[in-house]
Amino acid sequence: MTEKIVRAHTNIALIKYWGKRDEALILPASSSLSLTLDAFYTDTSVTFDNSLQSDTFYLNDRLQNKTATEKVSTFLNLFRKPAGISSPALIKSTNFVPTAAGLASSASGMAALAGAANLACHLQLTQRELSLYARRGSGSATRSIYGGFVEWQMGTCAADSYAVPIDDADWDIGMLVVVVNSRKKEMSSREGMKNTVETSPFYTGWLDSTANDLIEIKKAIRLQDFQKMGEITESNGMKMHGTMLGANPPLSYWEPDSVVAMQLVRQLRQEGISCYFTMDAGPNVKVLCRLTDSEKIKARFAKQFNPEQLIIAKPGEGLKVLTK
Ligand SMILES: O=C(O)C[C@@](O)(CF)CCOP(=O)(O)OP(=O)(O)O
Repeated sequence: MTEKIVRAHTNIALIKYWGKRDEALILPASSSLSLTLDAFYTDTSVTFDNSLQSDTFYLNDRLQNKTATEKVSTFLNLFRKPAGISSPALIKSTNFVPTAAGLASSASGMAALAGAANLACHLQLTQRELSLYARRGSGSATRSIYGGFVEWQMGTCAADSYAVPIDDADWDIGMLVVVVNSRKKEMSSREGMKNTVETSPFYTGWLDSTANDLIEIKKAIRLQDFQKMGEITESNGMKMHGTMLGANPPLSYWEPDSVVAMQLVRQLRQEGISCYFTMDAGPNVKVLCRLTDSEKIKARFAKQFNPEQLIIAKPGEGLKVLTK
């Protein structure tokens, strides 16, 4: 029997999701906008099998422990219930993303799992419904259903908080990902944003500011105004990190090489190369640039970083079914 594998690409937010208004339903406190990348993705298959004792989850060919499997089981139950299925499942997932290194591997992971569960349960969900389901796995996964630039609309309730495609980003857009380190980060995004929402005096200012950033960046994308889009991206990311510095205890994901990378971006801009940085819940730095400039920028970074730390990504596509 041909095994159906679902591929989902990770995405990097230009307007950040940082904070929930509902933890259980993973409803965000603000809307966000991201770029789906081609270079990082997760392939996942789900097969129901009554000969299994219980859900069996392999990640990168390694059998996962009870905690990780329970998280997947809970998510799968969202699909089993409407499908009237109670059988255990074999879940096989392969991450082509440095896992939990601030490269939002949960985005591609949960989106691919949603797609694979949809196939296994024969639910024939629409992309919008897939986005609603993926959100229940991880907020950033909401956006990986689509390619290019994608907006996750915060919505008013669980039924209308989903992503919509904005633009296919095929106008000389690229991203250089600088992997400062790919170790598992100490504080997950989920914990980091919860602590920030609950304790940072800067959080309300962030919410007012990011709503306006989203409006402005969509105008810039519509006009293909790369500089404006980059300026808003860099500013929005720094404001997110600013909220963390005001949390109790203060939180920072930055490492010395993160600052080296940011300084180099500023230097390149002074030299006339249009590029802007953004960071997530990890030390890695993502450089938004023209695709036609990406090799030149990578060469400059290669003077201070190892080549394997530097990955050029093009805009990626949305959820895709592969047949092995
Ligand atoms: O991607 C962004 O908008 C910004 C971040 O990457 C961090 F900078 C947040 C990702 O949060 P996620 O892992 O999706 O959290 P969950 O909903 O608690 O699983």
